[in-house]
Amino acid sequence: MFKVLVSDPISDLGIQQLVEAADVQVDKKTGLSEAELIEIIGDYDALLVRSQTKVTEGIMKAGSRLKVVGRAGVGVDNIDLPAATGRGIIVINAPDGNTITTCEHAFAMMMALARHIPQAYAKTISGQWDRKFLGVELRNKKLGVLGMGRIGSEVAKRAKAFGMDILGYDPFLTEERAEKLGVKLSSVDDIVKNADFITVHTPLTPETKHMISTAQFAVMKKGMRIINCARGGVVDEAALVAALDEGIVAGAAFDVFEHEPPAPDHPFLHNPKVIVTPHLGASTVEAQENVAIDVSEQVLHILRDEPFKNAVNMPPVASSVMNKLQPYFSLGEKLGSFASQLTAEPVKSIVIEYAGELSEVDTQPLTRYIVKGVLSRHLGSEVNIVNSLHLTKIRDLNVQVSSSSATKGFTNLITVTLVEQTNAERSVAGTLLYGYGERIVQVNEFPIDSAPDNHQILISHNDQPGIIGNVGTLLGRNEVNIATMQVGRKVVGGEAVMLLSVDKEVPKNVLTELVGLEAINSAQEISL
Ligand SMILES: NC(=O)c1ccc[n+]([C@@H]2O[C@H](COP(=O)([O-])OP(=O)(O)OC[C@H]3O[C@@H](n4cnc5c(N)ncnc54)[C@H](O)[C@@H]3O)[C@@H](O)[C@H]2O)c1
Ligand SMILES: O=C(O)CC[C@@H](O)C(=O)O
Repeated sequence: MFKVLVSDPISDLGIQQLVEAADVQVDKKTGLSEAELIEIIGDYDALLVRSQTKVTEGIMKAGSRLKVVGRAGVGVDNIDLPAATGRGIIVINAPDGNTITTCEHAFAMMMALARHIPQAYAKTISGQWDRKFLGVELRNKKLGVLGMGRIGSEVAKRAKAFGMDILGYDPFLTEERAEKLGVKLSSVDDIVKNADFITVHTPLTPETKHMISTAQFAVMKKGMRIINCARGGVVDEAALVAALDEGIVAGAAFDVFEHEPPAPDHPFLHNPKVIVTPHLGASTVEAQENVAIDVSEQVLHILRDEPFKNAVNMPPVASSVMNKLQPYFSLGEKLGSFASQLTAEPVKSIVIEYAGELSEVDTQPLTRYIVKGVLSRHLGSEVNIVNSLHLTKIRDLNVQVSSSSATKGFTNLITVTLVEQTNAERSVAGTLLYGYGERIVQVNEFPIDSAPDNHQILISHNDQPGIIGNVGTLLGRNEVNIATMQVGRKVVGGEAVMLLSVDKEVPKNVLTELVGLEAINSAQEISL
């Protein structure tokens, strides 16, 4: 008998198939503390959660029988994924079931914000007939949508029906797709400066954390309004409070908070211009049924050792293929991530070329790692090697894979090229050198030889004497220790690149100072 623990409020109808399964026993115990969960989890084969239960390493460590954690929803930021992977626990989610519901919540928040509905309701039921609440129409207003994935795209569709002009930004939004959705493809800057309403629909990643902060509020249209039904922290809460006080922002509607639940003295809870809901974006009967049905179905498959989908951390790779390709997985993912950090515009194609011994094996699993590396920078922890190719399809992102005999002298060579919507190409190539490990051997058209590293600086410069010394002196002065330094050029005196590995994260001001040096054209941190 398999034992399943449901530790958050999950739709009864949704988990009916689990309850009715003859080989499964379901226990519902909600509101438990971490310590209480640790005490009982050892009895269970599966754990079903929404967003309240924080599935920590401690819980998984105590879950000696735990085979699967099912998340009835999209975000898996309440589950320690590395810990689950390390313990061989499969994590699955239900990415599609609450899209419409959350989109409708964001829309409800936008309308409530535009017409002061919560404030007017509170006054009216307190016995005051106060008709001073003057709203604004949505018609002809500019709506900026940051994050045009599942939910953002649905919000855009509905906003069109309200006569709004939609400005959309997403690192994977191409001109073609934007046109299909009736959205004006814009930059974050355009949106921040021109939108009357901004709604965010991105995951919380290092890149999206505080993507709307003091600098962005400073240039916004006076009287704009902002909505966050995605994740707390995408909008900097402290900066928003200041922008509300300064009259830049006329109103904000938030379903999510940097810390949930927010403390009783959280400024949002005491500001008449802010309306809030307690993370209710996915809370409809329909969505809760959908996500619970999806996740229950997959949990049953996993418990019964049947094929399953929506795994967030589990590779479907046969062991014979795995043995051959495994040494390349980490290199492939790093090359994908490196290439994505070279791009400046939305990407329309990922072109992967395998040469040498790699051209003789089925490289599909490796392709998944490379694509994961490309997507993870913007899609965060939701991307895994099971869903990476699927995620490119739903974004009309073309993936081309080819084999080649052009090894450039290496036993194996992987080249990853990202084609931007302007047709500009950014590429990086790497090889696995037996005895020496992973090497980056080409960046764009420049040959180079460097081990991929967590903190690297890529500098584009003119090939002339003194550059290396100037860079070394500047980094030294800023206490950035150089571990390795490689330069590559095509012709003497022409354009060149320098790739340095350094011991710590490079402060932004140091990158700015580097660009100020003579003959340096650009400098960026590459973090792998
Ligand atoms: N409030 C709720 O209850 C609730 C319910 C469901 C989903 N969510 C959250 O909503 C968010 C969106 O969900 P989804 O299903 O649409 O996800 P999705 O993966 O389909 O879309 C997210 C999009 O954000 C884009 N993105 C990443 N970094 C970006 C950046 N720097 N700038 C602009 N765009 C960027 C990605 O490319 C992607 O297309 C997630 O954070 C999810 O957890 C909240
Ligand atoms: O479970 C919930 O209610 C929240 C769901 C939502 O945040 C998600 O990411 O799917």
